[in-house]
Amino acid sequence: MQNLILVGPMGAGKSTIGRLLAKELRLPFKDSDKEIEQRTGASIPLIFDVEGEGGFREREHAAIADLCLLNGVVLATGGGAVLQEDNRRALRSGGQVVYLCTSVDQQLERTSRDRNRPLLQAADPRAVLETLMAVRDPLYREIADIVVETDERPPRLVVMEILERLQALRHRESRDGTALS
Ligand SMILES: Nc1ncnc2c1ncn2[C@@H]1O[C@H](COP(=O)(O)OP(=O)(O)OP(=O)(O)O)[C@@H](O)[C@H]1O
Ligand SMILES: O=C(O)C1=C[C@@H](O)[C@@H](O)[C@H](O)C1
Ligand SMILES: [Mg+2]
Repeated sequence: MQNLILVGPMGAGKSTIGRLLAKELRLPFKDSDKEIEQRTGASIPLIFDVEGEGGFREREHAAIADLCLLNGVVLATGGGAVLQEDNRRALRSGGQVVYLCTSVDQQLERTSRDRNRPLLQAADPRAVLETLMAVRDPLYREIADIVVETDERPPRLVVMEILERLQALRHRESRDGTALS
C-alpha cells in the first residue's frame, strides 16, 4: 500500500493532521522531524545550533530517503523537506502527496506559541515566512497530488476533506485507467 505524505510550510498542520489521519485510517504515523530527533538524540533547535541548517538538511535527507521506502504509513514531513531535488523525487515515488496550504497569517498565529522552529527565531518571522513561501510554494505544488486549504478549518475537517479528495482522485484514476485499456 502506498504511503500518504503531507507537505507544506511550518504551521500548516502536517504533524497534527497527519496524526489524526493515521488514526482514522488505522495506519502507523511517522514524522520526519521526530525521526531526525530520535536518530540524532537531540532536538531540532540543538541540531541547528551545533551543525547549522546544512547539518540538519543532511540528516533530513537521510531520514526522508528511509521513510519514503516504508509501506502504508502516514508521513508528516518538515517544512523544508521539498528543498532538495532528491527529496522531492523520493517523496513523489514514496506515495500520494498532500500539500497542506496555509496563509502566512495563519502560520504566524499557529507557530507563535512555541520556540521549536529555529528559522522563526528571527526579528521578523513574518518576513521569513513570506520569503520561504515564495521559494517553496512552487515546490510543494510540483509534487502534490492534491492541494488542501487549511485556513479557518479545524483539523478534523481538514482530515475529512483529504479523505474525500483522495477517494475522488482514486476514482478518477481508475476510471481513466479503464478508459485507456
Ligand atoms: N487546521 C488547523 N486549525 C487550527 N490550528 C491548527 C490547524 N492545524 C494545526 N493547528 C495548530 O497549529 C500548530 C502547528 O501545527 P503543526 O505542528 O501540526 O504544524 P506542522 O505543519 O507540523 O509544522 P512544522 O513544519 O514546523 O513541523 C499546532 O499548535 C496545531 O494544533
Ligand atoms: O520549514 C523548515 O525549514 C523547517 C520546518 C520544521 O518542520 C523543521 O523541519 C525545521 O524547523 C525546519
Ligand atoms: Mg511538524
